[in-house]
Amino acid sequence: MHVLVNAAISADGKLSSRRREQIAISGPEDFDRVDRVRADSDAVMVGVGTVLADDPSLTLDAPERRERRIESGKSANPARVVADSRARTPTDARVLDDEATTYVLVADAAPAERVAALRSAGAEIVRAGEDRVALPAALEQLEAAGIDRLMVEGGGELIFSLFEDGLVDELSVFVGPKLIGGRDAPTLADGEGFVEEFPALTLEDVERLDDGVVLTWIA
Ligand SMILES: NC(=O)C1=CN([C@@H]2O[C@H](COP(=O)(O)OP(=O)(O)OC[C@H]3O[C@@H](n4cnc5c(N)ncnc54)[C@H](O)[C@@H]3O)[C@@H](O)[C@H]2O)C=CC1
Ligand SMILES: Nc1nc(O)c(N)c(N[C@@H]2O[C@H](COP(=O)(O)O)[C@@H](O)[C@H]2O)n1
Repeated sequence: MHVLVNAAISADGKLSSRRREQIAISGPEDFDRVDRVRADSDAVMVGVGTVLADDPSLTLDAPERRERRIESGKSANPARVVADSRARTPTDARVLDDEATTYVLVADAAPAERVAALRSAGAEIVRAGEDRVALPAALEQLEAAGIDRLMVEGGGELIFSLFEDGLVDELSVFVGPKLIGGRDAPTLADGEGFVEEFPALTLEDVERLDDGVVLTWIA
């Protein structure tokens, strides 16, 4: 499986404000690039923190991209994946609408009644890990279900864990023309943080878009 992490950060490295409210850091050109990357992916993944904060749809905006996918024998939208150890995704979340298949990754610690509610709301449940989703095992199950290209949109907790587990192949970051600030505002990689060994990245591409820049690294 190829795992591409894509996110937008402010000039000072934040994903959103300390209130965890979604902020349009990308401009129209970058949002269009994101839509293209989604269209080329088999699934788009976020952590439940992002679902609770933003209620994203994770579907394609451009109708022609949906049509092109259908013409090539795929579903109109890529699948959606939520890392959600305790099955906290609300049953009326937009990721559970009928626009795409949605996999919810849960741990054994997830309450059975929440898991049943998500299943009734149409989610495909993938179980891996005891207290927290074991990402390597969960991604293996997704790969077995046919997901070869996985795009991860955030947030910072999930992105850190994917790097910690050595699962990231590529990182694309749009650095936008805003300053957000705040020591408690989410950053690109939060979690515990690395202290001895730091994942090394090789710069592959630099592209100027809107009033910012897209940096693409191979991990
Ligand atoms: N600017 C951007 O491109 C984006 C910004 N965001 C922002 O990020 C914020 C949300 O980020 P976070 O709070 O960091 O939440 P997150 O989206 O990274 O989700 C973290 C949650 O995922 C679940 N999870 C399950 N297994 C996990 C594992 N192995 N490792 C880590 N988490 C695991 C846990 O319940 C954890 O609390 C929001 O403010 C949102 O607006 C989110 C995505 C993209
Ligand atoms: N690429 C990008 N640029 C920004 O400026 C952003 N704020 C985000 N946020 C991510 O996009 C998701 C929204 O997806 P939908 O439009 O609802 O499909 C949001 O949840 C973040 O993951 N991304």
